[in-house]
Amino acid sequence: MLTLSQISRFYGDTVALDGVDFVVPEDTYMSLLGASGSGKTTLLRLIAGFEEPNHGEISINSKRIDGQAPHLRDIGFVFQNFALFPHLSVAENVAFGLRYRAENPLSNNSEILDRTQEALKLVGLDGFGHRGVGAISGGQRQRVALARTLVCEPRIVLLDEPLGALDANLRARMCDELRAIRERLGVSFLHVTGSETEALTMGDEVAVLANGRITQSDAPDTLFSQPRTAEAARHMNAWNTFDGGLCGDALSNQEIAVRFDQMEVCAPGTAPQDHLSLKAQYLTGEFNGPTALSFFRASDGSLLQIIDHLSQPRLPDLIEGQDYDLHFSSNALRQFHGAA
Ligand SMILES: Nc1ncnc2c1ncn2[C@@H]1O[C@H](COP(=O)(O)OP(=O)(O)OP(=O)(O)O)[C@@H](O)[C@H]1O
Repeated sequence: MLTLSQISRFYGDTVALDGVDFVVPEDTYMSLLGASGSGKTTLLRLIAGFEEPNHGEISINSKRIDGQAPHLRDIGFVFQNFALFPHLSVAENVAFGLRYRAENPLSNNSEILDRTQEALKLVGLDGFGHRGVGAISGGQRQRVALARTLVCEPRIVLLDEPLGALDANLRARMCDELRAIRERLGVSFLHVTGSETEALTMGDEVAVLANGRITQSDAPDTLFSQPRTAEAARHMNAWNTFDGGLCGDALSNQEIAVRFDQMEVCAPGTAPQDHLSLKAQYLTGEFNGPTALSFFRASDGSLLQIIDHLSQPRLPDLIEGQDYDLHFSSNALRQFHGAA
């Protein structure tokens, strides 16, 4: 189990991480979701030992690892751009770590060959060892990078936006493969991404990094349907977050959230009595095939969305620039402390 306690990292006046508390349990696929610049890469670099925190402790199974040199931490790192050696073959790239690691390097060629073959087999690249890394596809390069990390049998594998360099089809396939490989190995993976879909698809658990802290860490379905903070709700890209005062005084000074699919629209003054409602101007619609999105602007400038699944169309024809009432049941509401 990897534990981070009160980790902070500053760069001059920039606070990249501000008291991060975070646990990656054993044998878990953990997603770390955060916007660009939220400190995801910094967090991985601190865990790997490429940088040290200004404050806080990092430990594995209760043993401190902060302050230890990276090669003594037993942590694998898969870089976003894969960082393969272009002049070496696939097998030589994978074997490199075994041959040249600082602790316990291997020199027995047949053992190196066996372990390299085993790692290539694990990632589905049996028979590709002799190829140059320039003569394989992007997805295969990704797998070489993974094999090169796994061959050294790390205690935990850190993956920095591992699917970012792949096209959409390949990304979907690699998602399945990464999960399957991790399950076979029983090692924890910490997968950093800016995509909520990727984080929710991949993770047994998903942690959200916002404002330099972990704002929530939960199972994907819990995080998606019960965000505990407005930041977590915003990261799901399925919730409208806005000032409760827009719905009347009872909710003023509270930030509230309502899911896109749990809000409805009607002509002004016709919202059901038992629903909460607010006024908003219709901006535009977006048709995405199975779903249609409608965008509104509330009186304080907040942008709100309603999603309509075309199997059950329920939206009336809306006129751009016209005011409507948006309404929802109080059961659909999540309330957070503090003003929006
Ligand atoms: N070496 C550095 N010197 C100064 N500021 C830095 C340094 N590294 C990171 N930062 C700052 O720290 C913050 C977090 O950066 P980081 O790269 O960890 O974010 P990220 O979430 O990985 O972003 P992205 O998804 O865009 O890669 C940013 O504001 C960044 O500008």
